[in-house]
Amino acid sequence: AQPSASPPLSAPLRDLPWGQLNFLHTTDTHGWHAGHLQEPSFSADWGDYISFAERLHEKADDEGVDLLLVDTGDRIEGNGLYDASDPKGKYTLEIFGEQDIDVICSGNHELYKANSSNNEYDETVPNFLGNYLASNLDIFDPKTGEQRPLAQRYKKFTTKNQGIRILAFGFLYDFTGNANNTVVKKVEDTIKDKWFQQAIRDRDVDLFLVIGHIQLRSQEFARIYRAIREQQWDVPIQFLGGHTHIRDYAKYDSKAYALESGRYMETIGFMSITGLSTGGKSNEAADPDFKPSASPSFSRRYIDNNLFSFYHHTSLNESTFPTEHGRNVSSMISSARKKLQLDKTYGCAPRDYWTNRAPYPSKHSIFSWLGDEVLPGTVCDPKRGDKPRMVLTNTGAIRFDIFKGPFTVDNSYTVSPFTSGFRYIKDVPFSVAKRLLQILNQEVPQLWPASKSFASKMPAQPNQAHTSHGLEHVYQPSEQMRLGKAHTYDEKDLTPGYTTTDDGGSDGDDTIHVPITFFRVPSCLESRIDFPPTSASATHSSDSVEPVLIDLIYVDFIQSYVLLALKFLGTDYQDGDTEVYMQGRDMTSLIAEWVQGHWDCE
Ligand SMILES: Nc1ccn([C@@H]2O[C@H](COP(=O)(O)O)[C@@H](O)[C@H]2O)c(=O)n1
Ligand SMILES: [Zn+2]
Ligand SMILES: [Zn+2]
Repeated sequence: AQPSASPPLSAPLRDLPWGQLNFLHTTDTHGWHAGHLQEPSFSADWGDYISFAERLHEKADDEGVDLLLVDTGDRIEGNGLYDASDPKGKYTLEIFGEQDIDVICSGNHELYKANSSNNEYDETVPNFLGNYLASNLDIFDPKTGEQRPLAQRYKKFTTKNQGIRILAFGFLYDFTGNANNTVVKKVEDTIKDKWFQQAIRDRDVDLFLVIGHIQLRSQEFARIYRAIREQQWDVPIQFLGGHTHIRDYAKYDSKAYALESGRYMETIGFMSITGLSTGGKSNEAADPDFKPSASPSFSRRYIDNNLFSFYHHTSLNESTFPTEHGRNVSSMISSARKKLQLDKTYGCAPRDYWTNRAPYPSKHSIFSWLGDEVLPGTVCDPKRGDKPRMVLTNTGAIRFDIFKGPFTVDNSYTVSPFTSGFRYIKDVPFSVAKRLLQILNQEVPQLWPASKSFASKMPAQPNQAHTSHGLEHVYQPSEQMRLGKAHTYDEKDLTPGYTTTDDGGSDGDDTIHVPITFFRVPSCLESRIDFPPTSASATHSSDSVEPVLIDLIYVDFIQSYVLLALKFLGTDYQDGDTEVYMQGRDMTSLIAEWVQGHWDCE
């Protein structure tokens, strides 16, 4: 990280619970490899993570234990570092590839577009050859057109120091939104495949490692778990998952545990196991009394991604911590950011706007801002003029918060990276259109933003007032940190942050924080624009009369759901009734345009 993003916090930390076998886990990094420039808690970049992994490897080797790195996908889409380049990923593929990852798989985001799955096939898989696993994922080779596994289905290897024999798989959940150049085989079908059934019958295994872009409390992981347990009732299993963007740890049985490590480079997951058999390098030979424990112990830690945590866990400091490799990767990141002009400012936000830290609707809700200000101010296709119109968007299209202050090119992508355009159906009876939102919001989980699952883990507090969580405290490096002074633990000095409760209890986070309040948001929102006013003085859509017909506009990502809901309401609109609205525009560009026109920096 650049000096300005140096460790900001002096918070009490829980140590890493080292074991015989240890993991560092990343997931859903979504292009945030520069770290969070506006949040010191998460300000370490991918170069710092490389230094961290190298330092922990040194430590592991000194102790004679093993350390493995895992990434479970969704590495792309969500940050200017990936999305602002042409082609997308021009810099991040190489930056990401600098980390030495032992087991890696694909997420759904790598597959939405043919271009990005081809990047996986042509660059990321060869870069991590032997370590990239695609247990249920095929691709049509872009050169030959032949259907092939994206990468090998599984791998078996023996750890360097302890000689633990590991059989690893790499799955993706039953994703259906992929472009037509890839094939995702359902997990329930894949586990019936001969290769899988043979693999799980291998008796010379000390640990099954199942990584997946899959949430921990899912049917998919449950099926894989049961399939393995049907053959091997006793062999320890470690699951490492992702996709729901949360910190989570689940116990499947006394020898099978699962970890999920958050999102957006906020969290580096640490997992350890002790008491495994070591058939690959027999400890029994070295120590005739050695016995694997009847019940190995599993332990987890969620590391806040900042240098303060990294220094603590390596017992190093600003001068001794960085490795040359890590420093070089940090330089690659800052040079890419400069070339992409990610710090260019479109305007200055007058306050914070939250996805889940404020109720919707409210003054601080990013969704209220979008529906009440941005969409009415930008959604107008000259070919339809000022016809009354209704815009529908999924809230999942908005991925991150806006902080008070400069709003940059980078922020336009962190808020909404997707290139989904807008489509519309002309002249839809308003009597039908006005009922759509309620139907869409009832139960369409595919539309949920990942953060919805995140919020759903929190106690539901739909009516709770927006709690003050001392954000200035998070954003401003404390005086003590800038001066590098030691800090004594005192509850009133705790900063707001993740306070995770999982199957292991509530001691998983490395940094002890005061909790943040999260709120549920609906799946979709609507914005009504240019409705006929009731009187000349009316300025709000709530002061309008109902039009008979409207243009129904929506982000194309939700078209199938909108058509389904229209069918449910007794109409018969088909794909052919829809047309492009505002050719070439997407949410990213609308937001950038609106900010430029409305948010001055004094
Ligand atoms: N073009 C797109 C693609 C995705 N979304 C939203 O993202 C969600 C999936 O993201 P994960 O990181 O959780 O895999 C999806 O459910 C949509 O909410 C989108 O809006 N537009
Ligand atoms: Zn994700
Ligand atoms: Zn995902």
